[in-house]
Amino acid sequence: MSEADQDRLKEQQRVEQVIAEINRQIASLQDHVTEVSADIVGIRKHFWDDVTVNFEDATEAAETYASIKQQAEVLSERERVHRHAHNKLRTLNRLVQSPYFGRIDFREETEASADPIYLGIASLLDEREEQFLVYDWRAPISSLYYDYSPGPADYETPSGTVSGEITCKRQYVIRDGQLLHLFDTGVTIGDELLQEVLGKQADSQMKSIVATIQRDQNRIIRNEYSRLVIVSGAAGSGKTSAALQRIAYLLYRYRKTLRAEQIVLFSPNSLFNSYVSTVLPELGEENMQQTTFQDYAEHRLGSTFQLEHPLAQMEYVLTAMKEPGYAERLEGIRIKTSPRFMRAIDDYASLLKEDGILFRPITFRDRVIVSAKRIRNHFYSMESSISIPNRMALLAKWLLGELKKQERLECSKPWVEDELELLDKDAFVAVYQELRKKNQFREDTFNDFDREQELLSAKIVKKHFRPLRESVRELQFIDTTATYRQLFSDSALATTVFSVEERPELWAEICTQTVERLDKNELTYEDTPPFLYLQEKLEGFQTNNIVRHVFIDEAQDYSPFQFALLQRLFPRAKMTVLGDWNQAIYAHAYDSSSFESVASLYEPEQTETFVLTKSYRSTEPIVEFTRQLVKDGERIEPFRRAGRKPSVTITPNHEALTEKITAQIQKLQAEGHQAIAVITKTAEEAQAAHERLRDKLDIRMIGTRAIAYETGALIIPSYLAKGVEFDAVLIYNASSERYHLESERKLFYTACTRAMHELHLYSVGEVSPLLTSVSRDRYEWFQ
Ligand SMILES: Nc1ncnc2c1ncn2[C@@H]1O[C@H](COP(=O)(O)OP(=O)(O)OP(=O)(O)O)[C@@H](O)[C@H]1O
Repeated sequence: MSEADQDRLKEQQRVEQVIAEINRQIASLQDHVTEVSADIVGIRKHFWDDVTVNFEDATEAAETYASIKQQAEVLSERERVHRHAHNKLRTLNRLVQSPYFGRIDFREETEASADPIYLGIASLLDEREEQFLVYDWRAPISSLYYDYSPGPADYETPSGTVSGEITCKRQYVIRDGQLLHLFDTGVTIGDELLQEVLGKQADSQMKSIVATIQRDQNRIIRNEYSRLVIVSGAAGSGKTSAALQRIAYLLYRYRKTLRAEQIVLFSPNSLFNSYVSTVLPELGEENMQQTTFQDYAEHRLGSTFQLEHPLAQMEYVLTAMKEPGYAERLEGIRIKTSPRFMRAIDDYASLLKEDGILFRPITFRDRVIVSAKRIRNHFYSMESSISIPNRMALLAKWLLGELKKQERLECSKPWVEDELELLDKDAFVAVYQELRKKNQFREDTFNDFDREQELLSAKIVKKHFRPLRESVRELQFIDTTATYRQLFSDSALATTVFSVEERPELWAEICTQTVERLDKNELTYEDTPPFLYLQEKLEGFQTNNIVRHVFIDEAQDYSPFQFALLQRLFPRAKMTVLGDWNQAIYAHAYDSSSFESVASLYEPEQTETFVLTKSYRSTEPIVEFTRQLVKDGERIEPFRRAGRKPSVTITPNHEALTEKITAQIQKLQAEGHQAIAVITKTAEEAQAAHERLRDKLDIRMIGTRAIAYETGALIIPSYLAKGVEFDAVLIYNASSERYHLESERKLFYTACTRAMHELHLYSVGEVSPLLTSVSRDRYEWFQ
């Protein structure tokens, strides 16, 4: 037997030994779980048997309470043990399939020989709980595996740096208890293993990359000290993967203090939320909170406005070129999402300190009881050095006092008497008893009647004033909509907040459009963040002090306003911001190319920036094609994975296009590909494509309301395919008619980079001029 065979045999034997130990632990834990379950059922069933219930006097009641408490404590302790055992069992059941994926032999400086360290998704101790059979991939020592090739190496522990030497580094593929492959690896973690992982079929859910995390990704995952981590990375470079692994890492590293609900991930849309939702549970961790900026905006403004959805804005930008007012709207989007407009709102807020905030009057039964003018005067009578939100709080206090005065005056009004007559007997009895209790009845029955009436009237008025008090506490007397609208309706204001040379082009038209929308109670997607920003400037920032980590994926699509809002919303959180400027598909992001706006919110020494240039998703020929579509694309490095060259097929008309696409999908399916996406530019085009293709094939359409990706053949608009991937991508119509603007380049690039194994472009007539930047030898051409 060769040395290699002997080695492999030894490794297989170790796998078997570890699996036997896992099975032993599973069996023993299962017995334990059964026992504890029986205890819990027993305690629940006989809960009251051991409790003596007696409420006759205070002492008995206290004893009853103590015995219930004691029983409840026993129950909750058993439940806790059960939960813990159940979680451990789940982990062991995962480990038994594939107990570990890597090994390093590390010799500490002070030791004579090296110890093997095996890495898996969780730690496993031997029977006597003395030795680690498997180390959790997040343990300090495990970082050696990701950071070093054989040779000198060190790692950080809470008590300092440990130095030594790695004498062997190995990777395993173990499935269902069988050692399938074994590789000794060098500098990067196993190209072989990566080849195997990346060569697989796409899934409707994202997978964890724990066994093949690369060194530069590991630095992002394990960053602990920066307040702001910025990750700028090419399409398919593992930004989302690194973010999710980082969450798993943080949950492990701070397991005593950090809970999953203290981490929030902002995703581009709800579809993406479902796509990434299984990664953490697969690693044995609970999921973080997932949300979108739109969810937050709906929560804050949904009851005031009809909010435009970002996808609706996107569809408008891509389809409404011929509608009147299109150019003005586009310019409006550009301005309202710019750093310049944020400064304008800041300047406007400064002016509002002295004058200009608009208020709503407080009305009761169609009568103004505190006029807007009085509210305004009171507000501006306060010291202007006090911040606006603090003055608003004082104003609310004053208004509550005013309401109290009004309440008293109201008691003698005829409407109160009318309501008194309609009251039922129970209300009178209740007031009678209340007065008796207070000992306020005297001999004089005439007076008694008056007092009863007085108290009842006060109660009636108080009840009617309750919503008013509530609205004052919620600061509804501030008319933020009118104050925001004023910025667009008062032409003198624009002169104050924008200098002449800075005055945006088409400003007058933008103002007309904005005012029209606001008057219809509609808030466009581009107006939502500045509106929220102004609202916070007037009311004070709402803060969430529970969340400790905020992750923003696809961050290139966020405007400076959004970053500023999120930073203030989560003042105690560290931020991880991930994005790719080449995929900045929203109209507002066309001009930007860096994360300056978010970086400016933190001190430079609190910020660390990482750049990922290697693209793992697509085959080498696909990356070589897609990277030529964008500026600076030569910096994107493909991972060496072979595959077919992308193809471009020109068809004379839509019938021929349908035929070609149908044939291609059938061919791809016959070759075993599952996730095949026909990517259209817009939802409108997706609809048309679906109508043409659905009679020929089993193909589904993913619309803006879809909540989960499915495998199989599907049609999807480009902007919904963001962040996800497919085995094969067919670009529905890459013609010059569909993609001809420079502003569409990023959308086109985003669509093409969704392909893992195959990319095919189709065009009805002349192909898009965007393709001229790609060398002719990078794709096959069919006509
Ligand atoms: N270290 C790795 N090991 C194995 N697979 C990896 C690794 N890094 C990335 N991948 C794979 O590459 C693909 C792209 O990863 P991911 O979606 O995280 O990239 P991204 O940078 O967020 O992409 P995009 O910006 O295009 O949405 C995924 O299939 C992911 O599993």
